[in-house]
Amino acid sequence: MAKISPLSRFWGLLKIYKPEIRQIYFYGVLIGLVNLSLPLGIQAIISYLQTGELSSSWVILVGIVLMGIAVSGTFQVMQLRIVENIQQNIFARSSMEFAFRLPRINVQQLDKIHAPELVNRFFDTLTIQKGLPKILIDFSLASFQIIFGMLLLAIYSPYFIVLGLFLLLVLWLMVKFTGPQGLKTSISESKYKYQLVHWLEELGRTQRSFKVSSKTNFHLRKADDITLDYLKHRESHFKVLLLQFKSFVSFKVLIAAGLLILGGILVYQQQLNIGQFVAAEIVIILIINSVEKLLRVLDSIYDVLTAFDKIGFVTDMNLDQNGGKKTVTPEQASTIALTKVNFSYPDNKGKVLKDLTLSIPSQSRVIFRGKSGGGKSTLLQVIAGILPVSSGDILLNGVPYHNYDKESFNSNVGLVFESNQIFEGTIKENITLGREVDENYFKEILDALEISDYIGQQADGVETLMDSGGRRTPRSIGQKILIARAICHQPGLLLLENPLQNIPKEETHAIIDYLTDPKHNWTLVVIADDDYWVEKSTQVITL
Ligand SMILES: Nc1ncnc2c1ncn2[C@@H]1O[C@H](COP(=O)(O)OP(=O)(O)OP(=O)(O)O)[C@@H](O)[C@H]1O
Repeated sequence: MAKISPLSRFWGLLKIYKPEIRQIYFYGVLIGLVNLSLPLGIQAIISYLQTGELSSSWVILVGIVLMGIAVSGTFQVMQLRIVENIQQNIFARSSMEFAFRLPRINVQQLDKIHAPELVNRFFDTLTIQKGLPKILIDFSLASFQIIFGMLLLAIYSPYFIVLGLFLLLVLWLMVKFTGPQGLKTSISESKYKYQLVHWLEELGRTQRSFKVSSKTNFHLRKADDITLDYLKHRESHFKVLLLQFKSFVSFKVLIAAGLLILGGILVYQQQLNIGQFVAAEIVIILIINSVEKLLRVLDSIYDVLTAFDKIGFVTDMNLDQNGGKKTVTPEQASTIALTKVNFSYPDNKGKVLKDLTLSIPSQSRVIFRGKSGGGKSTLLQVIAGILPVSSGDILLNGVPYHNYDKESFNSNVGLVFESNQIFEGTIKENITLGREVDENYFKEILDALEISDYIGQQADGVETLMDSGGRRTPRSIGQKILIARAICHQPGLLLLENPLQNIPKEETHAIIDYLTDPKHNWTLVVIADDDYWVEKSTQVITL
């Protein structure tokens, strides 16, 4: 897929907020116009003062100037409200987008990426939030101010038009030639920022290991290396900013010199009176300030474009394809058939599954055994529909996997992986994942897995909070909660990877008896080495 440029992403976002942005610009134009009342009013006031009279017209003029300032302020408040709405909306949109996408990202895309690290990119939403008012308000305000200022000056003398156009050309050329480089350096700077955060997170995760071996300073050296890379790239970015700043300073001098000299000549030649000259000076100061504002906004533009690039990395990841329309009847026992299935990991040349043909009848109890690295876990993930086969056929109840509606297919599967899948939430949330579970059945599985007593001892029962990874929960309880999660919706296909590893031996028989009980409709596939599993199984497949 072609990479989308950060600028296109930015335009894409602006499109969503077209009506709001139109309003912001409308107010921007009004503010630009109203702001001209200041120099024009002052010009008129000076003219009145020069006549030596303190007439009521003078009072009216002063009133108009003050009103101009107040009205322009009111418009700015309106702009702020609109931008705030956009900012809030961007945050909500981004949080939903991340929450929607994360579980659906194709696992092969995540093969070499630590998914929690990916989530760090969410913080770039805040960069976009913060940068947006600057870009939408300050940038537009400054641009309108420059344009209107130039137009007003043009009324005083057509020479100002030529000067104005020339200066705009210089400004445009400067941005055109330094802009892309600024974006490039900003993106590489941020790459190392994320690398550093990732390393610090890894340090946090494995804190105890580093605590006992902190003498090697390995953790510091690694952080130092990344920091040095970051600083190197930040320096390159700063150099671009500096170049732009220097060019802008020259530009400012150029504007000031051009406008002042031209103004002076025009007064000298009596084409401008002194009131007009003062007004022109005020407009010139406004223009110079606006140019300064544009310069400051440029840095925010880089930040925002870089943020789009970072977030785009997540939002561009392929999601699971929602294959077909066929649905799986809930609680339907599943028959699985594999014919000449091959599977290899993207950067692993050898085939993990080679021409594998096997059949798993409905309601059977199948055990996968075999040497380490034999492909048991891979096969389980293929059967779960998580890993797509490279070639061959895989059927559920006689229908190819890809013909199923993904959501319906997934809702029929119960899974336990070896990796720790406990998240921060209550025991109940960890078991049900928000699914409606029949109360009697829920109680039955807690009893069968022998976790009722543990839950009963907790102050908040099933509402007791578990921490991330279930750190403070006994490991056997954590594992039982994961088994409860896999069976609480009575799946038709139950896939378990070494589900009883942390459970005391004396408790495992009762759990195996329960899981293999013919009263359950599910087809059970287990990776296990325990002889009792084999005893209770209907089929053993060695890989
Ligand atoms: N994400 C991956 N990318 C590349 N190769 C992988 C990946 N996951 C597993 N492998 C490789 O595929 C082969 C099969 O691994 P798999 O985990 O399926 O075996 P296993 O029988 O479950 O092993 P174990 O009993 O040790 O868990 C191994 O050689 C492993 O190194």
